[in-house]
Amino acid sequence: MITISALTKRYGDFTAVDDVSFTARPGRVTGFLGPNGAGKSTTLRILTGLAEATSGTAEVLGRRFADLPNPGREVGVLLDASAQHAGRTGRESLVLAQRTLGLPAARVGETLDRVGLTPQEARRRVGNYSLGMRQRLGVATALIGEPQVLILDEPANGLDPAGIRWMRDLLRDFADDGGTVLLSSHLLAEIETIADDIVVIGGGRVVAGGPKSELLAGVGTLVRADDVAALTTALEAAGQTTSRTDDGAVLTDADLAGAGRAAFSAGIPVTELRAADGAGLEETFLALTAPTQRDAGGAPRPPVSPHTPTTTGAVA
Ligand SMILES: Nc1ncnc2c1ncn2[C@@H]1O[C@H](COP(=O)(O)OP(=O)(O)OP(=O)(O)O)[C@@H](O)[C@H]1O
Repeated sequence: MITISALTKRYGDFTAVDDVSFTARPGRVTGFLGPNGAGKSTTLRILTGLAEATSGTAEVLGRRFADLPNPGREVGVLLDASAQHAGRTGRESLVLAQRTLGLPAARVGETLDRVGLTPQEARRRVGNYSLGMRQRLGVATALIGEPQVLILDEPANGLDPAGIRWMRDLLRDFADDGGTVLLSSHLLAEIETIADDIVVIGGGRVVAGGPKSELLAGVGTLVRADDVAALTTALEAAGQTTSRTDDGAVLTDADLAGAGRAAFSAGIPVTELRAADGAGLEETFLALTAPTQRDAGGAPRPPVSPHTPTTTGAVA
């Protein structure tokens, strides 16, 4: 269990993390999602004892990280895969972790297997690793102590699609065994693939949070028609809020029946009608975090179904 309560971090006049609260629970993979500079890394650094909070608390297994009796055995952490010692081989890096934590020597080979690094790759220097291989080694270092909690900053960075699937399966198995996983990403697609619960952060504040299934269900309906302008007019005349996807479909905050009825009443032939799912979530994510997006590509569209920012930010 990870519990963040009213966490605030100021650097001078600048507030990097602003009253952030959420919970990551055992048995669940919690995605911490936000654009560059949103405050994810700062939150994770405080959670893992690398930075001091200005106010509020961040606890793992009911304690501040610094107060954990044996943090390496309780919490696996991967904050920066590129920070690993370039001159050591992958195996040497793991052996170091194994000895530091007082683990049996056999754990090194088992863990390398678990993250899909071959013995040959493990004999190569980390400086010659691809980013994806460093991520695997970083995950191995996090896992070797068989912790109950994993905290990973952008772990899918540099992984190819097969690597992302591997990561998803590994984290799924870890959570299914009762573990708690908190992973950050600025990429919605990664979080959407891997997480059960999602906490969205923008400008240092939690702007949405909850089970992924609820966030996906709450994003309305996607409707497509040849006459997009007429369709938009019909949906809006029925009191619906709409926005346009990049490929010309219309997103509405209405449910399937409401959207279908409005189009039918206006005599507009619909070529596609379905739950908005990822397309809607993408729009919502961009809109919720718009003030902090560096490259918004023009004014972001409003969310089709804004999620009420949670006052506690708790993942229900
Ligand atoms: N030591 C520091 N001094 C001043 N400002 C800082 C410091 N560390 C972080 N910040 C600022 O705090 C904000 C949040 O940064 P943070 O690294 O937590 O964002 P992030 O969500 O992890 O972004 P990214 O996805 O780019 O890693 C940024 O505006 C950053 O410039």
